[in-house]
Amino acid sequence: MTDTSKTTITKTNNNITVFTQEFSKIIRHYKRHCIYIKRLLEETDKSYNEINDKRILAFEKFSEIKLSKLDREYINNIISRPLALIICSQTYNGKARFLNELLNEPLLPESPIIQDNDIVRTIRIKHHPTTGASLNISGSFELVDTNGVQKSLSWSTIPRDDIIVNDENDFHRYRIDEDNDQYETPLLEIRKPLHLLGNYLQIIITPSNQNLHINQFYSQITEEIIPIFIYIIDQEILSENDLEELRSFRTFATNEPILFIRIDQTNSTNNSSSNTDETPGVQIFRQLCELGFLSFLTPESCDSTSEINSSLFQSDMIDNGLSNFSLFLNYIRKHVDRLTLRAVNILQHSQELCLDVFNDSAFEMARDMLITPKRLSYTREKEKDLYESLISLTNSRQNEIQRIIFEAVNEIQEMLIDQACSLEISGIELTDQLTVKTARDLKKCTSVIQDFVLTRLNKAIGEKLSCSVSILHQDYVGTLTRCLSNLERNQDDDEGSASASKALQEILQSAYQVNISLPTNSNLIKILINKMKELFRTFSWSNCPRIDPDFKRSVALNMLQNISDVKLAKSVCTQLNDRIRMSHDNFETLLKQLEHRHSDRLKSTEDKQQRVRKEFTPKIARHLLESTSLKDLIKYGLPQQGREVGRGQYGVVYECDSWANQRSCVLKSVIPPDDRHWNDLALEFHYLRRIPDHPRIVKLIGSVIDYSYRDNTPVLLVMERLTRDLYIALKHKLPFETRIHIALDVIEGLRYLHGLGLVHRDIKLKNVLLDGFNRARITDLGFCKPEVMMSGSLVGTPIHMAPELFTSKYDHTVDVYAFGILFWYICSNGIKLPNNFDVCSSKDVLWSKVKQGIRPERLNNFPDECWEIMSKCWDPQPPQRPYLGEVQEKLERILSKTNKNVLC
Ligand SMILES: Nc1ncnc2c1ncn2[C@@H]1O[C@H](COP(=O)(O)OP(=O)(O)OP(=O)(O)O)[C@@H](O)[C@H]1O
Repeated sequence: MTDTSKTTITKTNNNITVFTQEFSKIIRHYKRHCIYIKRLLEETDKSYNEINDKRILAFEKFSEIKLSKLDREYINNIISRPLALIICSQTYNGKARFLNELLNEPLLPESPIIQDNDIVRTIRIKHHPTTGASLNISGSFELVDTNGVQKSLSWSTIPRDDIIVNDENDFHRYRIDEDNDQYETPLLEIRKPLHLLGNYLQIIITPSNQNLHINQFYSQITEEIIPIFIYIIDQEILSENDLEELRSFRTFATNEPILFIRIDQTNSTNNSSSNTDETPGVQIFRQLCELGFLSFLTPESCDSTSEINSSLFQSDMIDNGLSNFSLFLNYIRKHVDRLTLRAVNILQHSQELCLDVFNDSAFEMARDMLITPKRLSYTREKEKDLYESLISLTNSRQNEIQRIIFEAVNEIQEMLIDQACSLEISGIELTDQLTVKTARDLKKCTSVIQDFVLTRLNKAIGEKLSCSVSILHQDYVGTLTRCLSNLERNQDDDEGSASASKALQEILQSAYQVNISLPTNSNLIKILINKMKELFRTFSWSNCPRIDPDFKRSVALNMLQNISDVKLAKSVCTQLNDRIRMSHDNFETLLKQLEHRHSDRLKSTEDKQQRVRKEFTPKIARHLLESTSLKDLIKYGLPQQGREVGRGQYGVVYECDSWANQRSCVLKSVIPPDDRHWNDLALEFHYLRRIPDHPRIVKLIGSVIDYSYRDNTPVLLVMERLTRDLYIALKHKLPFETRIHIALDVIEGLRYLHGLGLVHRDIKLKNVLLDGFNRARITDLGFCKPEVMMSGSLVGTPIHMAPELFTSKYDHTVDVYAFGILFWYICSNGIKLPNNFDVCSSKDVLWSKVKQGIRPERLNNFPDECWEIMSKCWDPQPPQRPYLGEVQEKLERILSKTNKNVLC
């Protein structure tokens, strides 16, 4: 049940004005929140459209962040439809009594004018400057002049005849469900000046005793409004009919909560059918728990982690509702807040997702820009190695190839000659003595035997050569192919370039698979045959030889004996060389094309990355700041500004006693002067909010944008309150041990941030805050960003800025540098500038000195270990700076040494 701790507003007393004011305030706030939501939706949509138009994200990624149809519908309904209190009850009189009490006027006739079994039509009540009434069927107005309403506009209570359905005679009945014999009767719409309702709220009184299924009624009335269901209980117990109606409500309006209001019974006759000893309120509470509307558990014990889940909209019950309207107001406030919170949650969720997608894609783009050039140069290098190895192989191994040819000839010689002896020569006419008749035939016989021998020979030589080079190329081709296919994948959807990469792979394969294709390579065979033929041109024949096995043997033998291994080897090598060279040239041309394409693509990737980082991330972060702040405003209202605590460059910090259930906070009020500052603030807020709580980082409690100012809208960041900053603490001096503890705390906080991929970029005395025990926390994450999102801008506080910050290329080690300077102050136990910096007349002089290697001087009281830490931290070379883990270990050693000394 609703808590009763709030101040009670009793409607029967003279504080009706307070009630009206409170009620109107709730509705006004709700409406204002709806207007903010509308603006936020429009702005988010505008940014999303730009992201889509400029193809900043791939289609699938964009679909992920877009609002779903259902979510959009929900938000659109919230921002465009009026609220309506839907008043239901066990009896007509229950509704009438509640409404009259709520409006503080007898608008609806009560018992005995209306009897419990009268059929009463649906009544809609709206605020309007002039009084009027009409009958209305499913949204279409139908002015009816039959009954009293139109005739006497001066009534204060609606005449009985106008709200009663004269069953048989009511010609405005429409059958809406043939099967269940259900009718829709015209709704009575009452318009009159009702300031309690204003323009954004209406009241609908549900019909009584009509054969209208609640489901049917629900879908008719909820089409144009946002409903708030109120169920008046004016009997001792819920009857079977009531239970049935509520059960069916539960099944079709699963997520709609109901506020049950128990009021005194109209007639005091005890009509309870129950025979338990429980008081009526308890019985009804039990019945509602059984129906699933209420729970024996306290609301706090229910899971309330996801506000997006509308099933968490809880029903509630108020006892004695007519005498305690403050509980009613509380419920309405909570209910409308949940409605708007859900809408803001939807937007916030989508914006957060969008920023996550941006972060991932910025990371992917950075990786692509780093790796692709490396892949290209690797490909170039490896192909060059392969090319050179193969060329040198073919040159240096001419002897080996010669030996291979020699071996191949020897190995197959005998078998080849035997096969040649039995070779059938077709298409030649021989004499009885097996001699040829013409010189042409003799030539043909010789040629057939020669071709036979050559083909076999080539095959044997090819196979041997193939084995000799395959080992070499396998290693290279595999890696190169993988590298190329990666390059090809990076070509995105650019068809032309993808096929170039494919062509490149093909060239690579064919160039270095020359040995494999050798046996079937027609060019090479032809050359070998011609070579052979040349060798055989000197061969002379005796007159008309017999084309018998001896002849065939001698032709084959002669051929084999006259083969010159040297010449053949030379020819093979030349062929291989030519082919490899040609493929290499092709490869180079295509690789150049590929490089060009990649360089164009990477340029556009870089543009995209810049836009994501500099334009769209801040834009969406700003929408997100607005939705998160709106959520906090709805939930906790505006924080109360207390005494001023301090001032920074960008805002004033005030005390704030409590806000969002947190005691002791500070309120940093920042008025961003322009879009750039707005964006910076939004980004700070975004990254800060995502950092899980850590004892070494100042906790951000929430934020609110105070829209009550027309221009110069202040953004109020609410944070936990600490005691003082390190600047003030050192001004008043601290013991050595405390200071080392503080240094360790800062290191711990920095390690935590770096572990999350974030760089703080503004470590300085004023950004280290101390609690009552002098334990430190890092604050002011205004420049804190993920490394991939940093665009190399020059940020920070001059004396703490590492020299590479001026080169636009830097990383998390700028925080190590800044810690070095901070540690100098910690060791100096004061706030006086190092002399070496103090002598600089301006920021520019200081920076130029820092670039030349000037650093703070060593003071007399610096122990060696401490000096060593700071000197290493501010090393001009970022990679030379120590890991923070090492610094931590060293500080811990210093601390334990100090403790021992103290003990001694
Ligand atoms: N959470 C806090 N608790 C207590 N005091 C705080 C807190 N945050 C800030 N302060 C005080 O308010 C002062 C101003 O803080 P703010 O963050 O606005 O500026 P800054 O860090 O000094 O300078 P800058 O504007 O350059 O970041 C701080 O120096 C500190 O003394």
